Amino acid sequence: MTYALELKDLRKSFGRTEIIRGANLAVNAGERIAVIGPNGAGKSTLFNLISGRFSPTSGQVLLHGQRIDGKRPFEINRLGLSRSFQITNIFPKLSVFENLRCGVLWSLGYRYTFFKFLADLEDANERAERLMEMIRLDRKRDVLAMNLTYAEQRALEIGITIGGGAQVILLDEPTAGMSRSETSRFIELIKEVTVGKTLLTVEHDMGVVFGLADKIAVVVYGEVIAFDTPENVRANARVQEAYLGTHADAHAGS
Ligand SMILES: Nc1ncnc2c1ncn2[C@@H]1O[C@H](COP(=O)(O)OP(=O)(O)OP(=O)(O)O)[C@@H](O)[C@H]1O
Repeated sequence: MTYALELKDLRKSFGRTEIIRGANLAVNAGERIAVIGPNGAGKSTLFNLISGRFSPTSGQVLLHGQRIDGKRPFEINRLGLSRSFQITNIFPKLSVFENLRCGVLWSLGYRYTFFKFLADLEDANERAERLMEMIRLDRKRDVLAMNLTYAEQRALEIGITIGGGAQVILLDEPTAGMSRSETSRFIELIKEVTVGKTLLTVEHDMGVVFGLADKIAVVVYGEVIAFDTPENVRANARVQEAYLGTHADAHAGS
């Protein structure tokens, strides 16, 4: 069985400190995964290892069965894995449409001749139009990105991230900084635009986690201590003890 994404005994040390300590994870194609865990557990480091920002000290990362550990971010991107911030530095002075078109064109790569570029451009225009409808920014087509609301900018980011056609999408806290109502609308949007794709999010907001994820990966101290459905994770005694219990208490007290 080939997984969309697989981590095998992944380890990463910074200096003498081992931060990722033998992480294992096997994600089926089409699953939506939320990666949760206490501050400093290693969630961002895991994303950095998957997306190629860091090379692992040892272990493997496989994308559709192919090893990608040690490859550069743009190579991994070309192989079909896209991380939200990797290519989604929104261009503030470009319009919504132009931003999306840039995302699509970027993903096509520029090893092409000028004539190939022109042909691609038409293709890219169509894809950008479709994306714009999907992220519901078609009425803002010609608005400069800097004049969008924060939630709209995040939607634009998602549009650019999925614009390249990657099958595996990594999102870092997609709803951070949004209001409650923006958040619930945004979860629906993410669900819609990632249908059929494999999605991993790092998330702190439990509302988002339970609203979005088919499965939850709990990272504690550089290991994936649980990987299961939301119901089973919630009921898992080890998770309760290591994370959710204290997390819930912290929120109740705040
Ligand atoms: N480039 C680096 N050099 C040295 N230490 C690092 C580096 N990146 C991360 N770390 C350390 O690794 C540990 C895990 O950090 P990481 O950001 O992955 O945790 P996290 O689970 O994403 O935390 P948070 O939920 O607070 O974002 C931390 O102790 C951090 O200081």
